[in-house]
Amino acid sequence: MDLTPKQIVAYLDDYIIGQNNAKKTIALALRNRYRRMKVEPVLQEEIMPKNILMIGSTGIGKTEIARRLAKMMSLPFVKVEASKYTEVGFVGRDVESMIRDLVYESINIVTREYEDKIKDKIQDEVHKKIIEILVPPLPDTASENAKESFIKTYNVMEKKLLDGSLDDKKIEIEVPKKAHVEILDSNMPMDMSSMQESLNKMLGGLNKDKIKKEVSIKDAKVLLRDEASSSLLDEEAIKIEAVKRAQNGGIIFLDEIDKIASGKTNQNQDPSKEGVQRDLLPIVEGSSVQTKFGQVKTDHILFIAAGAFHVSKPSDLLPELQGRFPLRVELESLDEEALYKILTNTKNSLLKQYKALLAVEEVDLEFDDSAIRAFAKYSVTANEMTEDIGARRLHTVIEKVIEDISFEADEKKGEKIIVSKDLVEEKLDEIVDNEDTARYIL
Ligand SMILES: Nc1ncnc2c1ncn2[C@@H]1O[C@H](COP(=O)(O)OP(=O)(O)OP(=O)(O)O)[C@@H](O)[C@H]1O
Repeated sequence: MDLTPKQIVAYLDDYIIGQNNAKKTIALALRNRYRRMKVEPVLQEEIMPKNILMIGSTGIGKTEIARRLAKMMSLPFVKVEASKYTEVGFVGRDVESMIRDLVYESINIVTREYEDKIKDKIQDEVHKKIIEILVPPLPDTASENAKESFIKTYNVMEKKLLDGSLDDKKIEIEVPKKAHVEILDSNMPMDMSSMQESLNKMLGGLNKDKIKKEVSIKDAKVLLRDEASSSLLDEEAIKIEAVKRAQNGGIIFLDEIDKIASGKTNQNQDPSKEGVQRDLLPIVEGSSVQTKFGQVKTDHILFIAAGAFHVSKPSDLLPELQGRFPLRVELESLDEEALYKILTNTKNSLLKQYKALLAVEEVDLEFDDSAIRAFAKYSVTANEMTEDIGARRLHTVIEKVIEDISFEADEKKGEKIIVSKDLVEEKLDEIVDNEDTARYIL
């Protein structure tokens, strides 16, 4: 996408407050990638991306900046905690799994785009299948009259399927026999879930048995859609495009990089940390990783490393790794004004989300400006009293104030509820008076 750095920053400004240096740096890194694609191929291979190191405490927008951009530009994005590779029991320290996860992401994005391009065709195919069940097709020997009336019925049915008037009617359809095994739980790390996914796909491929199932037409549309889409999509083309996009547009966010920094002289020294850095090095420097969808070259993937660096320093990383993250940006902590702006000046802000949720119950939720300022103030206090978790604190603070309103919302249909400063104080004063309560509740 050919957005200029200024346009990228302007887009980010709608979602993220402050952090201008970080926004600029990442906008430039992405623009440079675009520029590289326009350069003649021989030179293209020579131009390496400049990876970014973001320094700043938790919850201040580091991930959010990268994730938002990736989403807006339809680029595959993966976040991994670098420290997880040092955990005891992490078999083989398989750092390459991040590349495999990136390709999975890319496959998902590209598949959705391809599906979108042929969505009308997919819908026609689904409708055709449903109509075949409702009105069995005529034999070739049918009379002209019969054929004519069949076409009429077909068109009427298609219209009804489109407007949803048949949605509640039940039909019997054939669906693949469930070849799904839960081998691992849902809390497993992403690379494990990819493993589960590929296993399921494999089993699905082996097991082509189908069973008949009675479902509503509404559900049938969804169930048949997957089948129609996989029969119409060009899987090879998707694979090729997805690998290309991961290679040239992928972003890998390496969080908690400071936790694997292990200086030769500081108390942080730990051979397993250095081992992880050594394993990361070839991936960040550029190598080929074998994935289910083919070889992926990592040379042009953009790596964004992030960490608070409270204990260690970037200079505690292996020199080769430091050299691979030449763009350094420090992000500022969020003060009261920044937190207030996060609530009032961002698209899809938390307050808008709460308002929308309660609107479902037909409750009109309003926040006084002084109440919003109070949310920001109490968040800063709680961050100072306990642990600074940045903007994440807003969630717990607001949740505590809204809790009761939210619980009773179904009894308040049609009412307007105004959250005032008094209410915020009433709910929070007692909690912040006591450090222990604050630690557990906020
Ligand atoms: N500057 C900001 N502007 C708007 N929202 C923010 C900002 N900083 C944080 N947030 C909100 O807080 C949440 C957490 O922020 P984010 O995921 O970026 O943390 P982080 O800095 O990457 O920390 P960590 O490394 O611990 O994940 C985001 O989902 C976002 O909603």
